[in-house]
Amino acid sequence: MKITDIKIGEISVPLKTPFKTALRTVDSVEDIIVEIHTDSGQIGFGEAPPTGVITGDTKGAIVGALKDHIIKSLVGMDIENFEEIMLRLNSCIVGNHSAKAAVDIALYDLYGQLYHAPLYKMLGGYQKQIITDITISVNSPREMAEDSVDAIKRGFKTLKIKVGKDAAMDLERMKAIRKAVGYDVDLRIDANQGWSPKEAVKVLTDMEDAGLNIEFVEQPVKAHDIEGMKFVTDHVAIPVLADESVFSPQDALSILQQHAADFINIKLMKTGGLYNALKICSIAEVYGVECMIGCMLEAKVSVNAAVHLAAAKSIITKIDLDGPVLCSEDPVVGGSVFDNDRITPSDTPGLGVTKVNGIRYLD
Ligand SMILES: C[C@H](N)C(=O)N[C@H](CCC(=O)O)C(=O)O
Ligand SMILES: [Mg+2]
Repeated sequence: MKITDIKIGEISVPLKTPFKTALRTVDSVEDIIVEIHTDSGQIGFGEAPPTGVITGDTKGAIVGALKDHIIKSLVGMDIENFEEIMLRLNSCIVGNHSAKAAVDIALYDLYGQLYHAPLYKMLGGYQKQIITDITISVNSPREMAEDSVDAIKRGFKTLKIKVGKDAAMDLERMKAIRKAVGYDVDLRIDANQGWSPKEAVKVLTDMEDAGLNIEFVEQPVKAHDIEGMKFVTDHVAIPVLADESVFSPQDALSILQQHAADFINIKLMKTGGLYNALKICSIAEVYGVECMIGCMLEAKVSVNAAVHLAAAKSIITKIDLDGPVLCSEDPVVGGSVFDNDRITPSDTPGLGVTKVNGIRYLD
C-alpha cells in the first residue's frame, strides 16, 4: 500500500457554546484535515487543530509544515514500512507537533486498514468502551453551576472545570458548583497555567479545607515551571496532573523522574500523534503513573484516534475527549460513536472514518 498523494483541507464546526479557559475563548473548531491517498484506493484521515496558545501551531504553520516538509518526505513510501515512515515523519522537521499528529493519525488509520483490524485492537485492545468527562468553561460561579447541572442532566458524571483566571473567584466557582451538583459527581479542575505556585497551594488548600473533594488539578502553573509544579505537588493533597508541561516522551520522563506531578495528560497534538503517545504510555507504565488522554478543541477525526489509544491501553484511566460533544454538528462519517459520556470505537479497520463532510480543500 503505497502513498500516492496527501491532500490538505480545512473544516469549520460551530461550538454549542463558547469554550472559555484561562488561555483563550473560542466559538468554533477550525481544523486542518489531512487525507493520505494510496495506490490501493484506501484513504487515511487525520486532523489538526491550530491551538497557538498551547502548541504554538497556527493554521498557516500547520499547512506550511505539511507542504514544505512532511508531504514530500512521505509520498511514495509503503505503509508496510511503518517504522521507517514514522522515523521520517518525526525527523523531517523539528517541532510542528500538530501537523505531524494529523499525518501520524492518517498513517495509523492506513496501518489498521492494511492489516484489516480496528486500531484499538492493534494497539492493545484493552476495552471496548470508554467514558469521558465534559468541560465546563470558566464564567461566573452562578453560570458555571448552571452549566454543571445541565451537563449532569445530559448524562455526564465527571466534570472538568476550567479555572485559573482569579484564584479567589476560582474558590467561589468551585463552592457554587459543588453545592449545585452534590457529591455523587466527580469534579476535576484545569487551571491552564493560570496560578503562581504559591497561589495554587493556597487556593487548593482552601478547596481541601472547604471539603470540595476535587479529584485532581490539571496544570496549575506555567508550562515551563517544573519546579513550581513540583512545589504544588509536594504541598497539596489534591493530585496534580501535568498537561502543557508534557509534550514529548522526554518531558514525561523528566517530570516523572522529578516526581513533579502525579499524573500525565497525553494529547496527540502535543506528542505529534500516536507514535510518541505510545512511548509516553510505556514510560508511565514503568513508573506506575496513570495517564489522562485529552484533546484540544478538535472534531471527531483526531479525537477518534485518541479514543482508539485510550481503549487500547490500561495505563490511560482518565478520559477528557469531549471535543466532538462540544460541537454543534458532526462532519465526520463513521468512526467512534459518541453517546453522551460513552464512547465506543468502531470495529471497522483503522479508525473507521469513511468521509469528512464540508472539507474546503487547499491547493
Ligand atoms: C477540550 C478539552 N476538554 C480541554 O479542555 N482541553 C484543554 C485545551 C483545549 C484548547 O484550548 O483547545 C486542556 O486540557 O487544557
Ligand atoms: Mg488541560
